[in-house]
Amino acid sequence: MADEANSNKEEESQYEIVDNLSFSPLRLHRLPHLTDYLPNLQSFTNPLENNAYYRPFDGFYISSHDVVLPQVIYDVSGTFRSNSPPVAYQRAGPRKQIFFNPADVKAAIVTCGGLCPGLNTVIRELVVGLWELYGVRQVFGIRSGYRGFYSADPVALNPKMVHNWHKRGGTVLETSRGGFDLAKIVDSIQGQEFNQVYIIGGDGTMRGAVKIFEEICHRKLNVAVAAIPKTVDNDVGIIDASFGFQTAVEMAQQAISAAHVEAESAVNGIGLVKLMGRSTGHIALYSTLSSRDVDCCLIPENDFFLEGKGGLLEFLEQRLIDNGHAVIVVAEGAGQDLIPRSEEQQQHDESGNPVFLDVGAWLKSELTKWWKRDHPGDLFTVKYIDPTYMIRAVPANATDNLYCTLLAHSATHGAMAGYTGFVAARINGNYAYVPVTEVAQAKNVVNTQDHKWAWVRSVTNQPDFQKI
Ligand SMILES: Nc1ncnc2c1ncn2[C@@H]1O[C@H](COP(=O)(O)OP(=O)(O)O)[C@@H](O)[C@H]1O
Ligand SMILES: O=P(O)(O)OC[C@H]1O[C@](O)(COP(=O)(O)O)[C@@H](O)[C@@H]1O
Ligand SMILES: [Mg+2]
Repeated sequence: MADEANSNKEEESQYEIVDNLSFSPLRLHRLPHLTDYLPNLQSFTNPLENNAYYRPFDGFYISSHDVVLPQVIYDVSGTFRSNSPPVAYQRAGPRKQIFFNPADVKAAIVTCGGLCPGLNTVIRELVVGLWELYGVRQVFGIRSGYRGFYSADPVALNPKMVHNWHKRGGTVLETSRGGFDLAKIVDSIQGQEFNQVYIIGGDGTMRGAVKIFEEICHRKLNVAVAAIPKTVDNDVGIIDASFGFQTAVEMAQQAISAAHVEAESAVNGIGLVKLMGRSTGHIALYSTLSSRDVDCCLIPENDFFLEGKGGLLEFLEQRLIDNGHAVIVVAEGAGQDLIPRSEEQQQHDESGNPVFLDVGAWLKSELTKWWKRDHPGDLFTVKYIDPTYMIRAVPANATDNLYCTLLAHSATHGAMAGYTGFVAARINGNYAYVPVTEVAQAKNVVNTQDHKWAWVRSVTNQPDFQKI
């Protein structure tokens, strides 16, 4: 007894009891399910039950009681104690009861929007997951994005056909922007008797997926809609960074290193690298932090200016005096308000996204003019590198490939379980199902008030570009 009391005391001394945070109740997001409007849908035992490789153990199946919390950081002082309970999402994974007979499943997979490393891996793993884990034999690829539902024949896919797709960049199914015709798409899903639709794409694609899901609900079709977010720009909220993002940042290092070498090897050399990031500067930010060769990082979330006190030119002048060279990384969406645009220049792409002017080319020209004006006769060079498509048109690295695999399998488990209108998402390293309606609205921009942006500024020592 004395021993037990001592050990309890010892254990207690290792912990401080904090009771300022309440985790109960949680606000568990309701996930749409096919039985919401098809209450008599038959359920089946998960075939993994009889799969020689898996031999389900206790805790193998995920139940609706398993949740993932997006918020994992708290101030335990209670200062910021919130009255609203934390939100939670259903944890992803195999369910014991499924709502599709695998023999009756006819799945469609579509990729939409711009490229992102790992697209082919997701397709591959959807095919392999459906085929090997559930015994589904009818899996089809939709060609060229949303428009492919109504304008092209689907391609029958099988594990043999896709076996090496994870080693290929791009999307073998092809992709496109625009072409979203809701009635034609849902008519095609209904007409071709697809009952699981897997949609891989970015923020625009997610907005389309919501409409498809809603129309399918409206028509009360036995069709599960599962989405997997893909965004090289990392502009989709709720999820951890998209698959392929890490690969893209890694690829960007080569361009930054080359810019650095060019700048260092010239007299008054500037290396300028433009990276993707339409309205968010995540790639530029992460590439800057991981490279450490960057003197200035320009992103759409933080306006900048050229001339005058606290401007870019004053900063570069000093860097050239101090170091003899400088490297600038600019996200494609930065500085758009500064660049003169003619009336006839295209404003939007087929999906309605803004079309940007080349901030890199404009900066190069402005820097060259500045130097000629202020330092006539002195040597100066700007080497502009635009690796735009090189960072996204590559196969995913090993970590991203694994990530794609887990997302695809999560999506497969969710659809087989009868969930619909959901996104397979990694949240704080765990896999969860999030209503697509939520993901479609959640934007992820760089927060210039947080530690990460402060860290960029401390690494580069660049100005904050606040006009004095
Ligand atoms: N608000 C929307 N409603 C329906 N479909 C949309 C919407 N926005 C974009 N889409 C469609 O989603 C697809 C991909 O969108 P896009 O913006 O090009 O790429 P991403 O999904 O990567 O952001 C396109 O076919 C586009 O027409
Ligand atoms: O030339 P494209 O194919 O339209 O792609 C360029 C755009 O694609 C992006 O990578 C992002 O596209 P998504 O919206 O498809 O994710 C942007 O950074 C870039 O502006
Ligand atoms: Mg987008």
